[in-house]
Order: sequence, then structure tokens, then C-alpha cells
Amino acid sequence: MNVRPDPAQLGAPDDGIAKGDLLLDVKNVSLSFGGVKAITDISFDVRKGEIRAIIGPNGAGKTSMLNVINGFYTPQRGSIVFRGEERRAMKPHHAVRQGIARTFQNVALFKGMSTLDNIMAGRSVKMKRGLGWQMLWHGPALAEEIEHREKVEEIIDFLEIQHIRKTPVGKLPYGLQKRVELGRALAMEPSLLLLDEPMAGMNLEEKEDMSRFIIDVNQQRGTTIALIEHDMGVVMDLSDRVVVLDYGKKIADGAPDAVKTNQQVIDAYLGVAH
Ligand SMILES: Nc1ncnc2c1ncn2[C@@H]1O[C@H](COP(=O)(O)OP(=O)(O)OP(=O)(O)O)[C@@H](O)[C@H]1O
Repeated sequence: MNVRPDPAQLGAPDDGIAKGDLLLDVKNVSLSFGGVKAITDISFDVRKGEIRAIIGPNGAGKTSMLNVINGFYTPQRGSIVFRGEERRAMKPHHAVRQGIARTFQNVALFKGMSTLDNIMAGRSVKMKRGLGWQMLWHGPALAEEIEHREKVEEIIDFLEIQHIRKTPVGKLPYGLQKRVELGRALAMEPSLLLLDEPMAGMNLEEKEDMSRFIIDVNQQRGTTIALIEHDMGVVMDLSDRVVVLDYGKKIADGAPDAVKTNQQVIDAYLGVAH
């Protein structure tokens, strides 16, 4: 029988922000690619401890928004305030160091490497000592590696993937690959976890498993989550608040029940002409 670890041992991120306070503030962001306006003057926030969904029809600007938040794209206008620090441009590796981790629409793992090594790779951003240290000072580097390894093993237990820890991820079914990718993001101990369509391509059982893990990550590890998802049932069940984009503009923002019955949102999904 697998014993799930005590949540108190899971190293929930301590970013000095109280639950319910502002973690991320997206302010008047606009982003174009040549003549294509992907995002137009969008503002919304993410509060510490919540699950926030970003939804909208195809091409609405959801992935572009995630790419602005994690520093992959620099918007032409507007700014992002994360943990009180305002920025327009930031390289993705800085975003990771600031506490933003993400998963991708199409799984982005090292397919030939094992589950364990993939998650360990995610952990590398937390490692202070590089290769030079390991050659010169084997002792401290080894001690650090053992500590990181323990964190990674905790994540493996938490996500119930002990049985595939040595399996090359390219050989795993898609649903499990998505779970490993979640594990790699968790290894970074993010304050804000961005999930780009975590259920895409999954069957019902895999979706139920992933939903449960997302809730556990949020509730047990205290991780704030912003996710893009097309499955409306999942979105409405999981999220505390939902922001809706359409043609690059924000058309609604609020609790799932309010968003569900918003006429503009219904029209957008039905493809009613503007
Ligand atoms: N790198 C890019 N170069 C040019 N245009 C882009 C680029 N990325 C996105 N776009 C365009 O910006 C708009 C928003 O795209 P985006 O992928 O953000 O939408 P989305 O809501 O995530 O869509 P989907 O649900 O289909 O993934 C679309 O018109 C898209 O074609």
C-alpha cells in the first residue's frame, strides 16, 4: 500500500503573500504578431491560493497570455506585477526563479529519460551547486543532491507514479506523461503554476485523475494555479474564478456560475458574429 506523504512535509512555497492577497496582476496587456492582435488591453489578477481558469474559443489569446505571464513573450503594452514586482519583459528562466512554472499544451519532456530524471531536471533550478562544485567539493554537492532527491521522491509519491519512476517517459501513456510533466513543474516549488490544457487528449478516467491531482496540488501544497482548459465541465468544477477571452479581448471575469450564464460568453462559444 502506498502511504501518501504528510502535506506539512511537502514544502509548500512560502512567498510571504497571505492567502487571498494579490499574487499576479496583469495590467492592460496588449500583444500583436505583425498585424495580428493576439491580446488587446487585457487586465485580470490571480490571488494567492486560488485556481484561476483562462478560457475562450480557439484563437482567443489564451496561450499568448500564458506566454506573456511566464516571460516568453514581451507585450507591446501593459505590464505584469508578480509578487509585488512590476515588469514588462522577463526571460523565462527568470520567471522560473521568481516562482512561475508551467506545463505545455503538448507535453514537453525529455522522452528518452526516465520519470525520475525528468522530475530531477525540473529540480535543477533549485540547485545551488553546479558541476564545478561537484568536482571540487564532492561532499557538499552530494549532500545537496540527496536533499533534492528526497524532494523529488516526495513528488513521485504525491503523484502516485512510483511504479514508473525508472520508465523512459516516451514509453508512457499520454495521461501519465502529463502527470510527469506536472511533477517536473512541481519540482520547481512554484508560487504560481501555469497549466496549459492539462486535460487535452485525455480519456475520462485520466481527466478525473488529473483533476484530483490539480485539486491536491492546490489544497495540500498550497500552490496557486492558473490554467487554460477547453473541457467546460472540468473548468467549472475546478476553478474559483474564471476569466473569459474572445478574439484577444476579455469578455467576462468572475465565479464559474456567473460566467456560465453570461450571454456574451454563451455567444462567443456559439460563434455568434460580432
Ligand atoms: N507566434 C505567433 N505568430 C503569429 N500569430 C500568432 C502567434 N501565436 C499566436 N498567434 C495568433 O494569435 C491569436 C491568439 O492565439 P493563441 O494561441 O494565443 O490562442 P488560444 O486561445 O490559445 O487558442 P487555442 O485554444 O486554439 O490554443 C491567434 O490568431 C493566433 O493565430
